[in-house]
Amino acid sequence: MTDYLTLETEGDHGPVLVGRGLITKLDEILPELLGDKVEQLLIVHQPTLGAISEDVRALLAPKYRRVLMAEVPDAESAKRVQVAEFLWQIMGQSDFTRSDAILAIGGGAVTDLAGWTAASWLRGVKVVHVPTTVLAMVDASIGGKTGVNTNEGKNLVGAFYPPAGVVVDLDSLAALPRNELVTGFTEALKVGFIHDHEILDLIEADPQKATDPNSEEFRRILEIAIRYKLQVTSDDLTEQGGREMLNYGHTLGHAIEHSERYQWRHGAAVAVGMRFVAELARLSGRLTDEEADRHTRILELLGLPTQYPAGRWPTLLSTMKRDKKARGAMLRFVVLDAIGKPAIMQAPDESLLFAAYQEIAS
Ligand SMILES: NC(=O)c1ccc[n+]([C@@H]2O[C@H](COP(=O)([O-])OP(=O)(O)OC[C@H]3O[C@@H](n4cnc5c(N)ncnc54)[C@H](O)[C@@H]3O)[C@@H](O)[C@H]2O)c1
Ligand SMILES: O=C(O)C(=O)C[C@@H](O)[C@H](O)[C@H](O)COP(=O)(O)O
Ligand SMILES: [Zn+2]
Repeated sequence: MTDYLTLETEGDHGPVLVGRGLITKLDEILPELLGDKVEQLLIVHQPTLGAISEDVRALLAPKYRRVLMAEVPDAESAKRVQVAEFLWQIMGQSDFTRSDAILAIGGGAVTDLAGWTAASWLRGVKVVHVPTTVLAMVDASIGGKTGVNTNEGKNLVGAFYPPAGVVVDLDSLAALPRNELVTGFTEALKVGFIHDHEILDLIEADPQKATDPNSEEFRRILEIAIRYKLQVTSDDLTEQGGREMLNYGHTLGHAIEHSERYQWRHGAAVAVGMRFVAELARLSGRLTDEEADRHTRILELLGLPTQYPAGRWPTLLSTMKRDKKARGAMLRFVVLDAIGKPAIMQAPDESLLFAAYQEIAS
């Protein structure tokens, strides 16, 4: 078998395998993750992953009674209840039972959709994720947050539903467009800010190497981020405490995505969101100027956005009120007390929020 790293955890979450060439070994890996009871498999994939998914289907066909394929719309347009309904229909018409399973191949939009479809079908069938974007590898495929958007906002419907396993094949990044790679990298950068400055140091030392999927630095960053996500979500699957810290930059980030009708990449919106909370922390005396400026500097080094139009504030503020961390009318933000020390800021004054927004407004 190809050389790979297996990260195990306690609880319902399956192992995370990280390596190269793993997709071509799914006929050996999948039965180990799913057990030998599975008869039917539904492969859910994005249009861009059509050829890879067809190869996977051919590889797995001798192992299962039936391997079904479902291509879903690209990117965020997959995260709609109507697309889950399309998958429910395929499963219903195939007599898909609790001994059958879903295999998701693609970015975070697909793992979120397929994860929720698995959680909801018959109240739960097994799911294995094969993430093919940096974002999905370090974040979306791990930890069991699944869901879809509604007209009112991002990820408003979903479930906590850990996968039976995650197969991270670094070879699958070969054709990922640079913009997807860099914007998805934001979630690894987030881990640098909230948990381990080694990620920040590696980016500052050489941003090109840090974001090159063939470099040692990239692999090291991926491993730190994956281990951290697995640890935090195993300790607090349902976000009663520590897991909230993974939402660093997301309160404003999600509002920007919504305001842009999902034409902005998730990672790009979170990049602006992280700069916003860094300014919030600086203005409230939690972060030093140097620590807040480090956010802007690193985001710029990576070519990520750091600004958003001034006139959008009223809309963003009202959308943020539907953030899952809000309690009643009280907004809550993940901020830093120092690099690696995240905390919750409860009900900040609207004038403070506006002042922080002024710092990032274009
Ligand atoms: N559940 C979680 O914990 C969690 C965490 C972070 C983000 N998310 C969600 O993930 C979504 C964003 O995920 P994403 O950034 O992976 O975007 P995505 O799934 O929309 O994929 C981005 C684009 O890359 C293409 N693509 C995917 N893999 C490719 C490959 N190997 N080669 C070439 N093209 C490829 C896709 O077709 C798509 O056009 C958002 O909806 C976000 O809310 C969820
Ligand atoms: O896993 C988590 O918990 C996260 O918050 C990770 C985020 O990067 C991710 O974007 C998540 O989907 C956000 O979830 P939401 O609960 O804020 O909708
Ligand atoms: Zn995110």
